[in-house]
Amino acid sequence: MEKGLLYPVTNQFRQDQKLDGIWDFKFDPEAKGEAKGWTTGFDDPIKMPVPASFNDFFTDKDSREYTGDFWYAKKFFVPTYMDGKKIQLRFGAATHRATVYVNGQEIRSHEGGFLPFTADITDAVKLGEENIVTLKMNNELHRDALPAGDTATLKNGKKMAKPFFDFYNYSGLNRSVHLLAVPQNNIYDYSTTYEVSEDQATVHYRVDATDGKDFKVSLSDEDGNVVATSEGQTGDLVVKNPTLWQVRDAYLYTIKFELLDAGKAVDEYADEIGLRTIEIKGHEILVNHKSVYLRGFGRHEDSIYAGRAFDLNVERRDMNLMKWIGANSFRSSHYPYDEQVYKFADREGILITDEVPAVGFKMAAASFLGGLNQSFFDGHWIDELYKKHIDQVKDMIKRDKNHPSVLAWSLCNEPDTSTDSAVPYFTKLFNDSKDLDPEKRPRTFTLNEDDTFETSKCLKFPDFYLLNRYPGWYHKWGYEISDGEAGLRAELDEWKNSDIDKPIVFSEYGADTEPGLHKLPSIMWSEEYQIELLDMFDRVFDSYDFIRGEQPWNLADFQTVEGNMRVNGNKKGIFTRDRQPKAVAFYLKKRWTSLPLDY
Ligand SMILES: CCC[C@@H]1NC[C@@H](O)[C@H](O)[C@H]1C(=O)O
Repeated sequence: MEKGLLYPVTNQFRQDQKLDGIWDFKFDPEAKGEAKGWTTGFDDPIKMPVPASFNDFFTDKDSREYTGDFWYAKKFFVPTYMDGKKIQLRFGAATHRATVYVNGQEIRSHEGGFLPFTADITDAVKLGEENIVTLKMNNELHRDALPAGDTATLKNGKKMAKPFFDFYNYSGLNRSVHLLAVPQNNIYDYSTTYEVSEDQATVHYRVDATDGKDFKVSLSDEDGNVVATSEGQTGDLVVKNPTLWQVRDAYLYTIKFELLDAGKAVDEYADEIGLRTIEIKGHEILVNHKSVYLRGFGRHEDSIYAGRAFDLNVERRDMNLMKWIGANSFRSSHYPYDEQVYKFADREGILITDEVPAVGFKMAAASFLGGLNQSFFDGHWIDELYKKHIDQVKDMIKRDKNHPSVLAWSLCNEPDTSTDSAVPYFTKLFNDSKDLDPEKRPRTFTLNEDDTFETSKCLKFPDFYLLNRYPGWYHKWGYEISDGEAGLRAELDEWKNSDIDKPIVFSEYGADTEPGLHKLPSIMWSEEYQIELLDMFDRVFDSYDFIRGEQPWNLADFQTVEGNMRVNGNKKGIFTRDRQPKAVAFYLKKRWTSLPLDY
């Protein structure tokens, strides 16, 4: 678990320099890089862009599909003005694991390919000179790691990733690398909670520094006017006649913390926050005490060329697509996204269900991806897996807790909850995570087809339900879709007639659709069928008032492993992988824009 995960800033006390660009890269199939001295660099490097996944740049299958150890290296200069500071390297995402060396000195290792970590290199760097950072990385999949899968060894000795999940195992330095210089005594974390009413908002804050509890705190509006001040490690900032952060109508204040030593400022950290509250009341999801109906998508960080790399250009396009279609939310399926995604959503007033990469915890559903037909939670790997799982839940919440856009935490995607062995795992997970978020936002996980009202043994844990349902695609498909609708209604009637009074959000439903394939009457894979399927779901959604959200799968087509059920990836996108609309996009736009924006 990381001590602090504040997003890098430059100010009068701090320096943030990105090391993005071309790095040296080399595969290490024999895992002998250390023995060969690669910790201080290596010859015959491949010139590799960062941030980027390495996979899709190559023209040979062995390189695209490479699984095992691989290395990055980059020379960087540390200016003398950083002398006296704590000097750090911050990696936005190293997928899936990394060991960091600076000038040949091992600094630290990190497990988990979708959350940042910081390496303190103060004692390893040479000031006023060129230094070299190298990373030994590895992208193998294991049942006791997130995301879950296996790594097979083929008869030719090459390793092959066998994911228990439906997205490509893109690997590499997928997000930016920062060279940071911060004061020795520095602010490393803060949190806020809110009380809001028409004429007043109160921000309860807490701020932590490595040494000292003497702080000055201010809150400014979007015009730079200071609207409230406070002092001390904890306190309240009271705002009269506030402009609240609303769904699709965002307003961001700037909170600024100054750390004082003997009355003199020695560090400062400023960030944008939104004054809003999140609640679950009965079967309603409330933002600022007002019921919200979620319209949006499951997504992926996925694009042509750079794979899983964060790309500001793609994110700008995706945000515009979501605004165009009338969406107000998305799930960060199936892993925490780059921090800049949450900043975009903060600015656009879009709600995020933030999901940790606990995906593939279900052998049966992974069967067409190479899993086994048994209960995942009966496995011998569970104890080791849990340590990594809760560690990444802690870091996800620590990193993302101050974003107004974060609505809820999804602690797992489609786990196998239909067996008794899942219960102790989820009991521990929900107990260990209940106090991590100062705002106590709702916690949930998605329930797959097999985990229904009848069969799931873990329905007591979620604060609201995320249902992934695929009648019309994975069962009762084509002309049989009417039976699919009947089955869906039958399950929802069970929820309706039960004593459960919590919101249900449909977090996945949809049909693979080949853009340009038209058929009258429809046929599966045609654009017409995708519309018919969503129209069936919408008829059902409109029949139950406890359904408080619809998020079809997926915003865009995305890459998966190759297989006889995938046509160059998953084609359930409402938009194509290059972000152009399928016919269903216009159907959804008509439905969603007919609802008030903040409905
Ligand atoms: C029945 C499980 C559906 C599955 N749910 C998880 C997503 O990551 C997949 O892409 C989606 C699919 O197969 O389309």
